[in-house]
Amino acid sequence: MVIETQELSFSFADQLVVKSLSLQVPAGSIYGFLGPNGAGKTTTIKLLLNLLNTQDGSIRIFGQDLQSNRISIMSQIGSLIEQPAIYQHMTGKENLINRAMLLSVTEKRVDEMLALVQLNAAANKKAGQYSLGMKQRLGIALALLTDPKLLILDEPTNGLDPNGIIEIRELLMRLVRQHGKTVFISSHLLSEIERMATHVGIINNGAMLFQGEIKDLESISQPMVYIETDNTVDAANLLTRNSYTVTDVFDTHLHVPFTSRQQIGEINALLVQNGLTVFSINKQQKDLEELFLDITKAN
Ligand SMILES: Nc1ncnc2c1ncn2[C@@H]1O[C@H](COP(=O)(O)OP(=O)(O)OP(=O)(O)O)[C@@H](O)[C@H]1O
Repeated sequence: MVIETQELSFSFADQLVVKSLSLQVPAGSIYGFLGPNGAGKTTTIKLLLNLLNTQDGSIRIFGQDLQSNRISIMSQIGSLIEQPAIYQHMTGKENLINRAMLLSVTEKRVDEMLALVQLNAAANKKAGQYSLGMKQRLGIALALLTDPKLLILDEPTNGLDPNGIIEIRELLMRLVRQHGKTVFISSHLLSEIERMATHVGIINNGAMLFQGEIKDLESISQPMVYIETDNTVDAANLLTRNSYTVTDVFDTHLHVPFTSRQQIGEINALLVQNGLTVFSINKQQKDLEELFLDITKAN
């Protein structure tokens, strides 16, 4: 595990905002850390970055205890928390060169980072004139200067337009697939990260509601066969007589729990052979956003 916390808890005065959190972030993953506003994501990230002191529980990063190995661990993490620290009056490239000098990183690396985040064409434009998405990419380039193994990003897609979100998504996927990084990214919108995350942790009120691979999150919601037919009552009776479970019957359509593609073909044949008209039949799965709302509401 690249990040592993055990029973991590944190309070601001008497408000417990992180509750016994046990994060498991595997190497090479894009871990989506999800929760509504105020769930405790930023506080958790500040604990991981040692910007807040751990009160209860423990944090291991790269297999080492954070408290006793702060400097070596932090030197291998790139982060973006809240707004990136960018000098607006300098160009994107000047911002990178300035930081590179402070960190004793070569100028060659600056050019590589500009290419990686696709800001070469805008390298000599003032950062103050960049779009929000360009600023976020510059922030990621700054975080990557030292070639860290782990990137921790707090809501980097917040406020971006759909194109900006796609650019960040493609960049992060490239970093993981081609450059072997691990990315920990928070968001309050599942839809913004579901297409890039390999793993997710969902928190609400500081406590973990779900953690696992994104495919396991999908499997929590039972997919349905949606059947649109001319007589849903007759169709439901026919299916029940043939040992299918019908979960919902509406005027225009009915639902049967999905088991296989083969089953869809069999249901279709059965209905048609018995004189019913099937207008459409397909597998439907709850959208992850609805699932996220269900999980957070239930808790
Ligand atoms: N410095 C602070 N002092 C007191 N309370 C704080 C402080 N920072 C955060 N909190 C409280 O801790 C709780 C968790 O906040 P946090 O910023 O970690 O949530 P978040 O999930 O990152 O939310 P958002 O998506 O809105 O950034 C909130 O109730 C917040 O008001």
